[in-house]
Amino acid sequence: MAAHFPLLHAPPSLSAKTLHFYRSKPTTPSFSSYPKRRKGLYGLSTIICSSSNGRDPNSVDSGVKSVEKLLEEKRRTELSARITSGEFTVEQSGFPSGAKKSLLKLGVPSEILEFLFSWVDAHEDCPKIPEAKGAISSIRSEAFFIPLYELFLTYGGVFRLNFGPKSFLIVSDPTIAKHILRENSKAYSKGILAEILEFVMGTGLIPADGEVWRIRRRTIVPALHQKYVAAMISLFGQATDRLCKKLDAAASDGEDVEMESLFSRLTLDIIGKAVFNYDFDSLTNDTGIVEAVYTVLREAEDRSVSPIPFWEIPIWKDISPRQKRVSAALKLINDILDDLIAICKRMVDEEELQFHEEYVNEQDPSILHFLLASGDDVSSKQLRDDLMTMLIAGHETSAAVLTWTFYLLSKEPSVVSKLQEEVDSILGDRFPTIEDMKKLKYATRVINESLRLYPQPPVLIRRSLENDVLGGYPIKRGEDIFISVWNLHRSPKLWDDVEKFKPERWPLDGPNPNETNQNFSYLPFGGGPRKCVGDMFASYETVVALAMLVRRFDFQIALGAPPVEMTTGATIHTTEGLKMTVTRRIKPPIVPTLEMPTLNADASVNLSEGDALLGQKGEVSSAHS
Ligand code: HEM
Repeated sequence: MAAHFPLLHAPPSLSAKTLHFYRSKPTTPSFSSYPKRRKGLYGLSTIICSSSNGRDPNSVDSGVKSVEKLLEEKRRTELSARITSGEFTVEQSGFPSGAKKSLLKLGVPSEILEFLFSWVDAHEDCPKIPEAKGAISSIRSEAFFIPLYELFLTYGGVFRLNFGPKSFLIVSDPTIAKHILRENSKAYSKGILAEILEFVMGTGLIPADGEVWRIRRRTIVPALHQKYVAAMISLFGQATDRLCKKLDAAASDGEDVEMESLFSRLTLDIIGKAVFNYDFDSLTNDTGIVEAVYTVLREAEDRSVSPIPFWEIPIWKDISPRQKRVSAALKLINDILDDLIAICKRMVDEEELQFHEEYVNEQDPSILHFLLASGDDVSSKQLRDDLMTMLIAGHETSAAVLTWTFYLLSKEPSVVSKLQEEVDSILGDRFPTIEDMKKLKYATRVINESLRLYPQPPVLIRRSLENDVLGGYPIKRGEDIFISVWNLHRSPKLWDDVEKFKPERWPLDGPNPNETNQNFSYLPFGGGPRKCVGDMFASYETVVALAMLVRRFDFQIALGAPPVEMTTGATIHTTEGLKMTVTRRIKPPIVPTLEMPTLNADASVNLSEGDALLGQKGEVSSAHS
């Protein structure tokens, strides 16, 4: 999902028209199985965890690792050889490329051909973008961004991928990504992504384009001001504490836990409170509303990868039981949002508080409250679209980041030791505060590095609104483009030891890595005017959860757990969950009962340092211009 959603950030309908032959049609998993996935539409890529439970990393683990490495290398070599042989290369019609292919087939080394034909190519009227074709039958079982990576290694930073009548430009070059996302961003829209997400997000900030996007962005960004984000730290702490209590019970009972599903519930509880002051309490209950949210989320994901846009068939939604369930779920959520908007309007009417730039209502510090208090003159439908967008954008992404962080940590005990040492010395047994965010430097680097290896979403989607030139190649209006963040973050040209989980690659005393200081080689939150509005929120949220969890528990992959494999949904999911054994490190701390929401943000705290640590807001202000 190239979106928060594959969509969000999700690869759009790599549908029948596009990548449909990668996989068969999906089925919607039942809520009870959420978030366990079928081996996804785009298939899966196997990252097998050690089943040694990580208990003896030096023996079994290292043996498994080297076997995995050998298999992976063998697979890579075979695939690269096939790609290089031209199996995936589209025949160019002109003489030079035809002759080049024939000579290649006769065994003339490609280096010699490149040299001989560089002169001819230079005199062709306009350069032709490298092309690959989509009959990638033998690698159809992979998560879709994996074959894109192999093709990138052969075809370079920009190439065209053809699927029958449909084609996509795949961009994996930082300069071209910067051009599309920042320098010429006005010439690109969200394209397929907007079409797929329309049913759930309407004209919310993620799918919106043009004037609607400009106005809504200008209204929403101020709501995530520094005092608001600081106030959220206590919410993150309280929600994580609820998760700790669950884990504590599991540790006492000796039960293994499925962490992906728990992280999904943790971040749902947080985002509901943070965006519209609603307590889903999904860590404790499976209420109808929680089920409705997951029904809608799964539908959005499935649409993004469905071979046929069945939802466009006019009577389909009236006769398909699944579509009826989706409509009912949407209605339930919309009704609740309408009620919350009405309640909040009454609160705002009654309150005396003067609205100002860093306005936060102590009883209800939500984004909704800020928007209504600011006098945002907008229809309830638009407001609902925006709230729904932020709910989805801020839920799955953070859950996926935590899931893959804990997976990575399970393979690197030395990183865990360093992390626990830092957390023990800085936090002790108390809840994190805004000041701690600046001090938890190694924890922040762990999240930075996890986002490099597992960017959420792995692909950003755009469509060109006018003719342009990308990497020297002219492209036409209406091109669908995938910017592969996965490829950028794993490019051997840009990174040493690309596959190694190494938080140390980011110096502790250096700036927090972002798209600007890494010159678009690193795009954890996108870049340009459409950069994530929740970057600082999400960074603090994941650091708080990580710190509190590793402070209290040790986590290991459960004995006999299914291998941890990737599939693409809205973000990168596991196919069968992340089953872990949790062991208590210390007794649960005695903490005072805190009223929710609690606003203990200290306005005197200067966030500018934290801002430098956690992300650059330059993009946000540029979006206002
Ligand atoms: C770790 C968690 C998160 C990650 C990795 C993430 C990542 C991203 C990325 C990569 C984009 C750019 C998409 C594009 O250019 O197509 C984006 C956009 C966006 N994100 Fe996030 N995000 C996260 C959390 C959040 C949260 C917590 C919120 C809300 C509170 C949020 C709200 C949004 C919105 C509204 C946009 C669209 C902005 C626009 O188009 O103007 N995100 N996010």
